[in-house]
Amino acid sequence: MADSISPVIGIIGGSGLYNIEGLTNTRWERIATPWGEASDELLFGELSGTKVIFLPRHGRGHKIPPSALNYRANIDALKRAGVTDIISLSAVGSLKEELPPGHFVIVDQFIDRSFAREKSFFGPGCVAHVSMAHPTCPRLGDALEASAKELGLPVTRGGTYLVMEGPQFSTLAESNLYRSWGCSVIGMTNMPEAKLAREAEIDYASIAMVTDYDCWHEDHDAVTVDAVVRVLLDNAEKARNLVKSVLPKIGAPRGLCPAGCDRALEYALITAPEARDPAALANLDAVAGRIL
Ligand SMILES: CSC[C@H]1O[C@H](OP(=O)(O)O)[C@H](O)[C@@H]1O
Ligand SMILES: Nc1ncnc2[nH]cnc12
Repeated sequence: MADSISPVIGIIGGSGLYNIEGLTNTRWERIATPWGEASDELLFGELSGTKVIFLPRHGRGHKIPPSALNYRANIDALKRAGVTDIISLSAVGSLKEELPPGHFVIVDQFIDRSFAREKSFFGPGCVAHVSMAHPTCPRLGDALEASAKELGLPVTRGGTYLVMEGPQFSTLAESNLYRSWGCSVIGMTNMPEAKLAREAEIDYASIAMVTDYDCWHEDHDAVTVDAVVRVLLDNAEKARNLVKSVLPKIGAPRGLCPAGCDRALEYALITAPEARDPAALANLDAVAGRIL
């Protein structure tokens, strides 16, 4: 693996973030993948000399619900397009008093309660187990924290994102259960996105932008889409500024990721070379081509 990496930054835009302004040399291009269709075409562009590739997670116009997203196609398409680092932007509900609507959380842990999604690029014919102990990249987290502070955004470094299946919001009993587990925020999309980014050896960071107090807070109404959208527009503007500010910090040529995010597959494959299924391997050309 080359020791000098010229970063290509993938931005995954969540609810309310269907485009990214200020890029130059832009083009929307559909990338075919062995896993089916990504949510939309990818927007290729540049910002302050850094290559950026944007994907609206739910497609332009927000057409795809969390359970129907083709997470594998999204991550494969970004990998195929050359992405080395992903900044994932998401709307979330808050599970803590001190994280009010408008607050940003640089997530560092997840609890994955989703159950109706394809969660791995690997399977019969080519089995792999990557580490998810530390699912986000501290190097990207450092840069995001510095930028958020420079911009004066209300930000918390670290927090656990509970991934629910949805599309319905949680019951009060569920919301209180997740609070008792110490979770910070709740959303429907960061898993299996983060798992697949790890399998694809792409450094991953998640900014969770609080839109509501879910349904547990006695002084706030239970979450509705209407309430989420009202806060979302303001959050989206702050998120665009954050992206503009962070790109110069993470866009310069760099060495390998100190946390090893970009080498996650090095010790993960367990299927003996002679037992590997050629059809399974063919699908892994982008994700695992480096080690196969
Ligand atoms: C519109 S509220 C529920 C919706 O918003 C979040 O999506 P994303 O993570 O893409 O911003 C949440 O996970 C739900 O999908
Ligand atoms: N309360 C909530 N639960 C799940 N996903 C959300 N996205 C935004 N708010 C949410």
